[in-house]
Amino acid sequence: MKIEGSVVIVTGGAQGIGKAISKSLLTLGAKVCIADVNNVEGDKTVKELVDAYGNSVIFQQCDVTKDDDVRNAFKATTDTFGDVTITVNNAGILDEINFSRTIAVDLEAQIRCTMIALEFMGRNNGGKGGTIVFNASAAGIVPIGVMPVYAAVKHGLVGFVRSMAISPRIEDWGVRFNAVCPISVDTNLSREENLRKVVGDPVVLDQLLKGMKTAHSVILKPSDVAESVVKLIEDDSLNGKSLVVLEGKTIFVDPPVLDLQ
Ligand SMILES: NC(=O)c1ccc[n+]([C@@H]2O[C@H](COP(=O)([O-])OP(=O)(O)OC[C@H]3O[C@@H](n4cnc5c(N)ncnc54)[C@H](O)[C@@H]3O)[C@@H](O)[C@H]2O)c1
Ligand SMILES: CCCCC/C=C\C=C\[C@H](O)C/C=C\C/C=C\CCCC(=O)O
Repeated sequence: MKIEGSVVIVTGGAQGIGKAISKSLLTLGAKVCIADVNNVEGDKTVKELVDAYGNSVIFQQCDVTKDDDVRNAFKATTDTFGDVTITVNNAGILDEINFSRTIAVDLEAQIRCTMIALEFMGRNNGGKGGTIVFNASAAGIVPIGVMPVYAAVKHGLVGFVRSMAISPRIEDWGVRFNAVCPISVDTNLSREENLRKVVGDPVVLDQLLKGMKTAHSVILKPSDVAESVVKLIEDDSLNGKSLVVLEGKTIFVDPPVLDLQ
């Protein structure tokens, strides 16, 4: 679909990868609502983006674990810019200690945002249809021994995307679902200071920090992920796909489909 003139919500867009996605979409002519729980970073980012892109961007404080917040973000976006046609489910955390929170933010909330997005975007509900992109992770495709909870929720997210894409309601909604699955990206989430707080087991933490210093440990830029999100939005033939983002290349990974349905 064409990005120019589209109306987008980016969850977790105040910083990191979500901010880079918001910038790319604004550059391509979209109207963007950044929905993030962090109003300090959110206000700062929106000021910066308004300076560059004018009134095509708003900030809505939104905790994606709360139904009312998410619904209010969709309502504010629709009231300001018109029908939402693109949702980027990006907000996420990495916390192996408070694993319930990781499940709540990275999996349950992305499902919540999707269901509410369909209330606004679904053609069956008077919306215009469109597309929903999920920021999963390479940890949604391969096992990662140093962050099993994070890997579990990201695998769950990839399963959700693949399943929504073959829902019997897909034609009624007129919405496509795809996931971007990057390896490590240079953001607060992957910095040593954060990892020391969210990985409890010292042996695991030691291996994780050593692993990140090895020659083959690659750290992408947030803009590398934004490029792949743009590809998933623009190509209308893509539905239910997982696009792994590696250094200098991207690969669609389709786990095997067993004939069980
Ligand atoms: N950094 C990486 O290495 C990496 C790699 C692959 C995928 N990802 C995924 O990318 C996404 C973005 O992460 P990032 O690396 O940019 O991290 P980040 O910490 O820089 O940004 C995450 C953003 O999400 C927001 N957020 C957190 N909890 C929220 C909530 N409950 N409601 C609303 N907003 C909330 C934060 O305020 C922050 O602005 C996550 O889903 C993450 O799992 C990250
Ligand atoms: C090796 C772990 C690096 C950890 C960096 C911190 C947080 C990263 C979060 C990302 O979502 C991580 C995604 C995937 C991990 C990166 C590469 C895994 C490659 C595994 C493989 O080669 O099989």
